[in-house]
Amino acid sequence: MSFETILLDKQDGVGLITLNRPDALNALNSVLVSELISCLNDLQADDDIGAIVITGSEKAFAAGADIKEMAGKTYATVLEEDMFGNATKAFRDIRKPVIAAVAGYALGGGCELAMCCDFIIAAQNAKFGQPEIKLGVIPGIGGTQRLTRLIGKSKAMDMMLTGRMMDAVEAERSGLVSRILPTEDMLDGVLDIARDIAALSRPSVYLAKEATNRALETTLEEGLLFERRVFHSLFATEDQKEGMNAFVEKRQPQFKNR
Ligand SMILES: CC(C)=CC(=O)SCCNC(=O)CCNC(=O)[C@H](O)C(C)(C)COP(=O)(O)OP(=O)(O)OC[C@H]1O[C@@H](n2cnc3c(N)ncnc32)[C@H](O)[C@@H]1OP(=O)(O)O
Repeated sequence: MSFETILLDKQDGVGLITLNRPDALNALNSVLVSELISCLNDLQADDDIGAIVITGSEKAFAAGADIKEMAGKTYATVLEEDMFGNATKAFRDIRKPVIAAVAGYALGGGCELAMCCDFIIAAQNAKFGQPEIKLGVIPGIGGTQRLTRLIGKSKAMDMMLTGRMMDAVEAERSGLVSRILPTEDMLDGVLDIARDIAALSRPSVYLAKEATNRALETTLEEGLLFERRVFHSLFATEDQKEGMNAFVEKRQPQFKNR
């Protein structure tokens, strides 16, 4: 597959999606969004892939939705096309883990895209923000909901209402990103992490993701029951036997994803 705005690479069980609109700081136009969705669907369907990484350039993960493309649109057109509804649905359907590897600007839709991923690893030079308020709009790819859940209401309101940027250190302290890596080594570091995840037992990886996401969507009692039942169900897999026997026998497990 070849794309206009994205580079797709598959190696060692990892699908690497690189946003590639250097002249527009990877602004998310409709072509890029639709190519991104195609890549995600392709990687989900590919049995050789166990984890997905989304990245941009050293200057910008993505500087937001494409303002030039949006500027002339009317209420009727964005409602009719359900602008960004397709991206939200695509991420909801991805069962494989997706890691955002963020260097440079992750603003507006760029920050929202990173938050659609399962976790975010930031380069030291990363800058996050939701500046939509300065354009007379608000976030539209989940920013008000996901940022608030990740960093709490007070800081999320600060970001939404001022449109200011936060650096990588503040983002890690706030819980938006899981770790910070040196800018020049960030992508290699994330790919190492993704390769390790891709080598794990796929049923347990899928179910760990599902159970962790439940924590944001249900009551504690329901979530605990869901987790316990899923945990029990994994004892029906060959990989549970392999994983535990390998530990006892002091060797590396060979998972078969069943
Ligand atoms: C509404 C929803 C749902 C979501 C949104 O995301 S709205 C957009 C939110 N993002 C922003 O408001 C950020 C806009 N960009 C900037 O403020 C700056 O570009 C910057 C601070 C990220 C970087 O500034 P810098 O001076 O280093 O670079 P520029 O010369 O400004 O940019 C280079 C090149 O990229 C084009 N660009 C940047 N961001 C966007 C964007 N979001 N949409 C379209 N194009 C963008 C910029 O115009 C310039 O291209 P030209 O020189 O050809 O104009």
